[in-house]
Amino acid sequence: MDKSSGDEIWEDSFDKLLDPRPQQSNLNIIKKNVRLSYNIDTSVENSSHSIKGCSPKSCNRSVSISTPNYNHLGKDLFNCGLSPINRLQLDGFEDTTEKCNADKDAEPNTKKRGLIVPSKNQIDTFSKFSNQTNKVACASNQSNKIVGVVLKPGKWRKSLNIFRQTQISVLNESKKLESRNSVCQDRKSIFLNGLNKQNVISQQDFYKYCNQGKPLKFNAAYSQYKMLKTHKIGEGAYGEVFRYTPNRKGCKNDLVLKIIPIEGSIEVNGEKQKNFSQIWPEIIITKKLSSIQGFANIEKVSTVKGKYPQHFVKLWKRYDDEKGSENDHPGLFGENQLFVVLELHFAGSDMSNVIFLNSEQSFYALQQIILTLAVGEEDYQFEHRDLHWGNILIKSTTKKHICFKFNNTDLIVDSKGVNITIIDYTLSRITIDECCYFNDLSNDEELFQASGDYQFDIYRMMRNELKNSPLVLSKLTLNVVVWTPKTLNAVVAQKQQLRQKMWKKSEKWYWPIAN
Ligand SMILES: Nc1ncnc2c1ncn2[C@@H]1O[C@H](COP(=O)(O)OP(=O)(O)OP(=O)(O)O)[C@@H](O)[C@H]1O
Repeated sequence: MDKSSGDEIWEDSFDKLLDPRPQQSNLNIIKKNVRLSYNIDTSVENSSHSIKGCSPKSCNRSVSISTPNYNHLGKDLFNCGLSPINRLQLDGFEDTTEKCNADKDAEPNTKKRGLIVPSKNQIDTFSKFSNQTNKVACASNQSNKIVGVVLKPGKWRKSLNIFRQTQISVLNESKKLESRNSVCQDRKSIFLNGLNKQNVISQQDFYKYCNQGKPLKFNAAYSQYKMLKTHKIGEGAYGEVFRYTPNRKGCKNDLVLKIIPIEGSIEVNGEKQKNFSQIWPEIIITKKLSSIQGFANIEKVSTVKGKYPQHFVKLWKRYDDEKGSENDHPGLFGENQLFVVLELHFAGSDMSNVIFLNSEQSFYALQQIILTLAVGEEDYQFEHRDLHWGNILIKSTTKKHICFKFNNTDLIVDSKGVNITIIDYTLSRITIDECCYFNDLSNDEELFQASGDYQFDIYRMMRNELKNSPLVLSKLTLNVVVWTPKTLNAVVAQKQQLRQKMWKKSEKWYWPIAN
């Protein structure tokens, strides 16, 4: 690729996706936050800065900018243009300006993160949909313009639960009960090996996998004396996440505990608790991907039993006071409650809370995301299937390079001071030794009902394209990257800035996935 190829070599599929969507471009908030270049050099050896959202340090300005160099990646290594599915579906996708305006109007009415309080019309529509889930499926096959609940991009499941808990009950308590449609109730975990389907895993098998004979005592296994500087850092629909420094020698990394209640009869955060079989794919996927650069690094998985320890309850309350929790108070769990605890390496802040120092840094973060997915797909036919920016964590690093191994080839990418990690494999699938682990999403109506961001249209597009068949979902090797307009626009905007700066500097630089 050389200079004489002209401007069009900078065009990639991302640009083309945005061209017909001026409304979505206008929605872009990050674009405004992207710094105009004052050329912070993010080469690690020169930098004494950090990204916002990780560990704040003072920013140094430098007059130089280092040049991305892709020679070592080899441009023919991947054959990965955008999947025909995206192309096909996006061409027929219609924008709804009304939807955008509705979002804008509704936003100030809510304090809850992620939730845009819908209009009465939308609530009625949602209630109707919830009661007639089959009709929703039909409707979504005919058109992409379903308006269920209007949500902000990112973690949609919890927002939907809050919506159910608050809005519907205000309008019509009986409707709420009727429309209750728990994901766990409906979504099956499937481990598919050739023609044998085995959908159940026994408690004993699960304990064996955790190297345990029976569940450990929660309070003893995670007593506060084993953990330093513990605090709650996040929450999901299925669990609480705490960060701590292990009180043992030789442990360099801060760890996080993802604590997920299972097998109990009480609903938590508006969801039925998962059972061992339902959580199994997530555990297998996390363990298997743990050794691949860019995926969450797991230390241990264990099963514990008992009341929520008091020190965690206190930290939960502190988080609730400071940030407001959307989850139920953990005091609700009794003596017999079981929990699965994932011990993971701390991997930073999610992308929605990070402002990149400059376009170059975001570019390299995207490179890491792409390579991580490429390796996961190549090694295990991995599909994330819910890759919004809340599921990409970013941490500052002093390493100059990040190394990937794709098909026995070493790929070295400049870090520019950031290390990315892809998390949350609740909807993912993986194939290990010809056994495919995944959740059957075809029954998960809620996943396909939300609107308010392009992210939610993607779920419907994928389902339409795959004819809602769990089997096809298990066989196709597609990595669905949910690039929301905001993420997409940010990348394009940052790339354009980079392009203006970089063009004169290098004849070799190009956007690698445009091939
Ligand atoms: N390894 C990690 N390092 C740092 N933070 C993490 C890590 N894993 C999870 N988190 C934080 O905890 C939050 C919840 O984690 P996660 O998305 O895995 O939970 P979940 O219950 O599966 O979520 P969902 O509601 O999408 O199903 C994340 O958004 C992130 O902020």
